[in-house]
Amino acid sequence: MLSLYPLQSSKRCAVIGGSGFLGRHLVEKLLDKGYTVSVFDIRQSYELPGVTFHQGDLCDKQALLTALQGVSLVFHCASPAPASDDKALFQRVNIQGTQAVLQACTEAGVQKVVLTSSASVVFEGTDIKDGREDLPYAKKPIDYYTQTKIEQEKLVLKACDKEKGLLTVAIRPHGIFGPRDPQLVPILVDTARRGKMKFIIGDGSNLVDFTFVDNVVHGLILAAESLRPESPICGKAYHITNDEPVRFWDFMSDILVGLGYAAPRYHLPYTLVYGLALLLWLLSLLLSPLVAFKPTFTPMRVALAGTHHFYSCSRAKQDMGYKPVVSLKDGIRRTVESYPHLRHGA
Ligand SMILES: NC(=O)C1=CN([C@@H]2O[C@H](COP(=O)(O)OP(=O)(O)OC[C@H]3O[C@@H](n4cnc5c(N)ncnc54)[C@H](O)[C@@H]3O)[C@@H](O)[C@H]2O)C=CC1
Ligand SMILES: CC(C)=CCC[C@@H](C)[C@H]1CC[C@H]2C3=C(CC[C@]12C)[C@@]1(C)CCC(=O)C[C@@H]1CC3
Repeated sequence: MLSLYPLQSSKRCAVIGGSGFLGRHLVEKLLDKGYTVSVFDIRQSYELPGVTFHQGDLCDKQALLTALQGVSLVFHCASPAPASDDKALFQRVNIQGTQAVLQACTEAGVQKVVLTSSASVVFEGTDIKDGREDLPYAKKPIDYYTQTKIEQEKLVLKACDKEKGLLTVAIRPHGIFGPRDPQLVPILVDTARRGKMKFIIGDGSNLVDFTFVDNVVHGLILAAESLRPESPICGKAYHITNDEPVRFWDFMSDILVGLGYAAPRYHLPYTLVYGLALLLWLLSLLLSPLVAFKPTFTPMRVALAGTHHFYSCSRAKQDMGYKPVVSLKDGIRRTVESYPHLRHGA
């Protein structure tokens, strides 16, 4: 059996989606740790010594095969942005694209695939407290992003085959934040600048996991380095969080106040805001042939802002010795310092 894994100690890897927020942090850490890295992405967003860029669409198996020559470990971190509502794009990239990635990995002799999945694969818009990995996949996923992340994770875990020499694992982070994040802080600041961050949805006591990007990177690399034929992690999913659930509105307020904006103060009932968001969403659907408008308050966002959703990472602690490397407090400080251009008045 071991002869199937002659390159187990090889430090040559590929990061699919390596131009993105998480992907680039992962690439930088891999370089620090002495890996040789190939990035495969539909766009090139930076240059770094020691990194070879391959620009292409992950649905194109031939393009992938070129990038995967001599690679023994693949991190798959590519996805369309969750904010999009383009069902066809999600299906093409997250489902057909992931099938192409798995086929290319098999043909190129890749031995390990580490997928960045999402803890949201079990979230249906209602409370999850200390959720474990054995929770069932969401029957009614909150959006196309989540729906296709579920299919993607199933495909990757099913492909784990010790006999064929391909080992797979899925990491499920939640609410990734940190320097260069194109989503969380920019959306928050944009909402504040438009004067819409005055309200707390619900009583403000709902606990949520936000995960500093370095902790996710740490979890991904630990998974890759623990992935061996005899390891319990083969073909399984693992929550990776900061392991410090925090009140959603305290986290938002810390970032806002850190950047010089006022924290939200006035409470609105959850059901009222959710109902309004549903109404707006229906209106935007009905009026879409005439005017295109995208409401800030989508039902999905209201659910994320007003419910508990935090997850246990005890499986990752037990099976791969995971422990967060940056605390929430330090993560928030480092994030705030990294956005001088988004400060109030800048
Ligand atoms: N940001 C977050 O809070 C969370 C993210 N995730 C997952 O982490 C992964 C990385 O997310 P982020 O870095 O935040 O997103 P990102 O949008 O910054 O990075 C995604 C990268 O994928 C690339 N990409 C998209 N379509 C592609 C295609 N057809 N072919 C090749 N490359 C393509 C993009 O160009 C981009 O560089 C994703 O799989 C996402 O689902 C999971 C949980 C939370
Ligand atoms: C924990 C988790 C899954 C976070 C993901 C990031 C985004 C979904 C959030 C980042 C900023 C959030 C935000 C709102 C909803 C959720 C986010 C987009 C609101 C739009 C919710 C309603 C408001 O009152 C304003 C909020 C702005 C920030």
